[in-house]
Amino acid sequence: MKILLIGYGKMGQTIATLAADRGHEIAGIVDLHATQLSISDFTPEKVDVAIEFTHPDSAFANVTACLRQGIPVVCGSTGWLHHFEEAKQLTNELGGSLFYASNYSVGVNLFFHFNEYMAAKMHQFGGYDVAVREIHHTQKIDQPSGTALTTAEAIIRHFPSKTTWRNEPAETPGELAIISERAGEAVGTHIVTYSSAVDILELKHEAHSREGFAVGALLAAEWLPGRVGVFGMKELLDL
Ligand SMILES: NC(=O)C1=CN([C@@H]2O[C@H](COP(=O)(O)OP(=O)(O)OC[C@H]3O[C@@H](n4cnc5c(N)ncnc54)[C@H](OP(=O)(O)O)[C@@H]3O)[C@@H](O)[C@H]2O)C=CC1
Ligand SMILES: O=C(O)C1=N[C@H](C(=O)O)C[C@H](O)C1
Repeated sequence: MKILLIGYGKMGQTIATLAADRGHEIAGIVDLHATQLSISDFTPEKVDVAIEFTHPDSAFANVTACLRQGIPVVCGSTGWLHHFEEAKQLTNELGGSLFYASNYSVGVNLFFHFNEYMAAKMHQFGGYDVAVREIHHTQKIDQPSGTALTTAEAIIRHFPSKTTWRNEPAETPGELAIISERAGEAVGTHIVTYSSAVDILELKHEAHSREGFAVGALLAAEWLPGRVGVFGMKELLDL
């Protein structure tokens, strides 16, 4: 498969290494400083799929540029979901292919699955309060993390006594606290904690490296070409 990499930072470089191991060719790299190329230099004749990991402020423009070029795009950038409905609409208008996940790690997607089940079950039994905590490296730009937002939104859907989230300690019982910590080179840890007067139950995912995210993004890139519409890890992993 011929891959266009958009963003050649921590994720782009990890993906490039693992793509070669899986027999793929990096047919082009578009990056703010590392190369002079732009997405408009590429067409479906030159690349099969694009993988985008850049920045919250550039992701939407990069995704729309790929869609307009007719290139299926796997996007991993977080912090741009206020534009997601527009991206979906454009994908459908153009008959394009867009894959988005706030976290491509298979382990995190299992964590998402168990998070939904756990929220519903904990609410059924009652007596517990719930909070989300995420820990990332100090270069991370967006806060809360995309993964924490996906987690919180699912808790709000399945644990009806929480109706909204707050990126600070909760001030009212209806608020779900998302606590964000930035520490050194921490790759990404997410913890959901249920506390009652008598005990604590926790669901935790801790990434040891970026390899899990990169493998998931490559699985998505291998799966997407030939499919029309907007997809995510639930469809890919059949969760
Ligand atoms: N969904 C998932 O599984 C994961 C998502 N992420 C998300 O992916 C994004 C990137 O993460 P990461 O690789 O760690 O970040 P880095 O900062 O290490 O890399 C981002 C790269 O994108 C480049 N860039 C910035 N703007 C543009 C642009 N407009 N066009 C092309 N390239 C651009 C940067 O260039 P320069 O450095 O010169 O500014 C840099 O090389 C973040 O939003 C992060 O939250 C990260 C890990 C997993
Ligand atoms: O910026 C990162 O590094 C990460 N970002 C994603 C997020 O915001 O959830 C995924 C992962 O946690 C690493």
